[in-house]
Amino acid sequence: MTGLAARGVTLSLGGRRVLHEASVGVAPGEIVGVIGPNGAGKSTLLRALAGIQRPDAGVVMLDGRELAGMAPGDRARRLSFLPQEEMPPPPMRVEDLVAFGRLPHRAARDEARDRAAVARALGETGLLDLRGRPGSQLSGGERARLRLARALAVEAPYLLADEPVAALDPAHALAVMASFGRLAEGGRGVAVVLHDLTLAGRFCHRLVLMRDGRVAAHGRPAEILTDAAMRAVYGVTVRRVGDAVVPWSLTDGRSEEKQVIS
Ligand SMILES: Nc1ncnc2c1ncn2[C@@H]1O[C@H](COP(=O)(O)OP(=O)(O)OP(=O)(O)O)[C@@H](O)[C@H]1O
Repeated sequence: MTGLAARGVTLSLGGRRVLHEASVGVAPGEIVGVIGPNGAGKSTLLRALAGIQRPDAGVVMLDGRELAGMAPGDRARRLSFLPQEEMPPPPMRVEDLVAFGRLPHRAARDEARDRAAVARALGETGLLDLRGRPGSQLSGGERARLRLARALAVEAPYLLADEPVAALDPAHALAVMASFGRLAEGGRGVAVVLHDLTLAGRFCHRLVLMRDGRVAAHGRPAEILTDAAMRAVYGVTVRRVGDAVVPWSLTDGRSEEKQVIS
């Protein structure tokens, strides 16, 4: 069976259970958005799907095979993972840092293909003009695009991206989501953690709503981004501008917290 799927994944970190029987799938050709409040388990779910964190119970299946049984090199060519945070980049040229994304393919010794993949990734992330700059000199948003470019350069069938647009300005955020759309059109599967509900609703084919380490709901964006779900899971009311869902105010239950913050 093609696709990347977590089935009943339960996982504890530091003695705390942070994922409870989570079942989530990404099929070739679709973008699955993972949404939910801070600490809900989104990153942990993505790391489990990437094979970085091994479940205590349940399995992750990749195109019909158990991920845990795959050779690391094989897995690295099939799955590309973009972490939420990383150390600042070293003072190497941007294009050389992006080329690290080709490491899983080094045995193929196909330099022309590697160069083309790096050029495509730089183009998709708007980094062509910055390709000769040291990575250590980039701004926060430029570094985020560099990390994404390295993940794109792998050209893996599945991309798992943890908050790839959190640091980006609106134009770059839209460009990144559009590039995910092109990946999906080309038959790749994309799972992306997002806090921006408007982007999630607009670009994702399906949404997985996490809450307290569980999958609270999954389905088409219109089924998930309901007033009731946003109120129950985030404690916010929303307004709608066309198809866009805009978090508007804290619900009554959160007003105390709001006062503490302000
Ligand atoms: N190494 C760890 N040890 C113990 N608890 C951890 C560890 N890493 C994460 N957690 C906890 O696991 C829970 C889920 O964390 P996770 O990073 O998956 O959440 P998230 O939904 O991605 O949050 P955010 O939106 O803030 O990035 C949180 O309560 C977090 O405090």
